[in-house]
Amino acid sequence: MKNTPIIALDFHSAEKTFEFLSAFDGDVHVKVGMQLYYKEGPAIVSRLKELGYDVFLDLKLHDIPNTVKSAMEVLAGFGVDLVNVHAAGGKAMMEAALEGLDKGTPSGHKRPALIGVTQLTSTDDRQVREEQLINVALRDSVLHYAQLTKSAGLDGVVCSVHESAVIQEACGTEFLKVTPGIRLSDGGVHDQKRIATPEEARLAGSTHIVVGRAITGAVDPRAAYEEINALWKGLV
Ligand SMILES: O=C(O)c1cc(=O)[nH]c(=O)n1[C@@H]1O[C@H](COP(=O)(O)O)[C@@H](O)[C@H]1O
Repeated sequence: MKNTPIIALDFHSAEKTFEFLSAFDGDVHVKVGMQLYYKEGPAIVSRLKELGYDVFLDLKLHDIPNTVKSAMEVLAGFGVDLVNVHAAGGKAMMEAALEGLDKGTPSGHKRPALIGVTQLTSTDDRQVREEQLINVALRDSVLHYAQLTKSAGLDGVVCSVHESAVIQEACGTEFLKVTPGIRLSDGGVHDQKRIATPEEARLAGSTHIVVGRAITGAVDPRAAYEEINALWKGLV
């Protein structure tokens, strides 16, 4: 799996998506989230794979173990590179997700990597305390979910850049730290709470960055991508 920035294709149609991608060669890593998947279904995923894109299918499954296992068995057949579940679904659910993926991956193919979402990057300390009634700091809650995810045998987590270093220390460099909430220093925050720049992500030990609006909302998305990629790789 490439470690170039993962572009979040948060568009409402295949038409908009391919219009956007026409400015790029096929050598980028893309994310299909709920909006695009619910609109276009598995066909959009197959099309992107046929065109050679690395695909993160971000559906954040969270249900009883049996349901998640069956759903993952289906998703494994799509040939995507990366899928996710909510770590809050628990260890048994994450183990079931992995079992489903193993079962559904066609023989001779590589199983998609599986990561657990810890605390969404739109969450802050107050929400953890007052809405989730979790009596530890957000950072400790994220670390706890990362360790739970690792103990279930998953390949890594989704977290913010602010937790990448502590997760690297606890779970190792191989454990994926996929970090959304990426903004350029002069960019808008939108609905995100735990944001960071591409350089901060690199220095903190993130293994991947996920970038949506800083690229898709830019006047020149290709130039924004190149700038973010260069900052992420430490080339500027
Ligand atoms: O799993 C994700 O990709 C995800 C997890 C998370 O904690 N925060 C988060 O923003 N995301 C996704 O990452 C993308 C971020 O988009 P921007 O805020 O526009 O860069 C969106 O597609 C979100 O669905």
